[in-house]
Amino acid sequence: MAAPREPEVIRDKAAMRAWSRRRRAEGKTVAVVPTMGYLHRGHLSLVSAAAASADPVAVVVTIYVNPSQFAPTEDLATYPSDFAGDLRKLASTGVVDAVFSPADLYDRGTGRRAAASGGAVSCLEEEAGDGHETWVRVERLEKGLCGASRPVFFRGVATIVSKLFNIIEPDVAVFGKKDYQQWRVICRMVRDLDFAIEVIGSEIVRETDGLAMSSRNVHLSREEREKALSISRSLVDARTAALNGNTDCEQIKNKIVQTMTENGGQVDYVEIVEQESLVPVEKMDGPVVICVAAWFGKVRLIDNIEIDTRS
Ligand SMILES: Nc1ncnc2c1ncn2[C@@H]1O[C@H](COP(=O)(O)OP(=O)(O)OP(=O)(O)O)[C@@H](O)[C@H]1O
Ligand SMILES: CC(C)(CO)[C@@H](O)C(=O)[O-]
Ligand code: BAL
Repeated sequence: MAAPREPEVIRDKAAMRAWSRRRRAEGKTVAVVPTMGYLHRGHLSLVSAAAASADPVAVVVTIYVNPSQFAPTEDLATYPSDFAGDLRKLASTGVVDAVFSPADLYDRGTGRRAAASGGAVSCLEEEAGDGHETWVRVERLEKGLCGASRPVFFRGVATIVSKLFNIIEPDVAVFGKKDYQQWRVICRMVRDLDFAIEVIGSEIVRETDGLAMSSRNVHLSREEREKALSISRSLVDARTAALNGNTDCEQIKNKIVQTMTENGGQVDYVEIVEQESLVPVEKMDGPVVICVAAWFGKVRLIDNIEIDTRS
């Protein structure tokens, strides 16, 4: 493991761009890990993937809770944060060169709507855009799964990730497969908009009992956390069943819904889709991924498992 090293903290986008360009001029590959902070080992695994992506490499972690991906009814106000703790964790890896954590990346405008909201908008609505009105949409991929219940989510993600890419100008960007649809949306955006960036999808990091690590887990009570283990357990059982020949998606989905519901979860969706296109399938006869989202208490958790019955 590398010796601990304090990353440089950058708040300003012009300074970030200049920093990145200097690293490129030195012959380094710039690798970025976009996050919303409150870091855990899942995030640190993305940092390791970024550090391993090239040599020499300059690793940038972004910490920014992007308001435009939260609908007004969602949890922007209670999203956890611990900037000092995040810096300590990143320093302990010894491989992070810079942390980009701007106060705000949106121009809130000066018009009537901006004044009425005091600039404290959770979701920057299209019609409120006297300061910001350009959005990136990945039109088909953004619609199903999480897109169905989080209507502004992928528009916000694709837009902020584009902004981060334009500011940092990275060669490599690392995303977690825990947010499977997000990773696919970004891959598609990079392809369609000709960003010269290699996107790495990094495997899900789990607690020893199987729960996928997530910043929002901190809001689970002990009891809710115990019940939420039904998510990863039902996914593992589904994979075992599929590898043993039960490839009927309807049956498998029903079983997962039943298991989570019996454990007090309120299921948002359970879908079995092709890994790249995210198109739903009826039989698991190629590379698929089972994606789930469910509420345990006030916390909406997502998880998934990749399955290829041919391998
Ligand atoms: N358990 C995990 N394993 C691998 N990657 C992860 C894991 N959790 C988060 N990531 C990745 O870290 C990046 C930043 O995610 P984010 O900061 O939203 O953390 P999070 O834990 O997913 O938070 P949330 O509770 O909002 O889902 C994303 O690319 C996400 O997929
Ligand atoms: C990619 C991201 C940093 C964009 O705000 C966020 O959606 C996340 O943390 O997964
Ligand atoms: N991990 C994706 C960020 C979000 O849920 O808002």
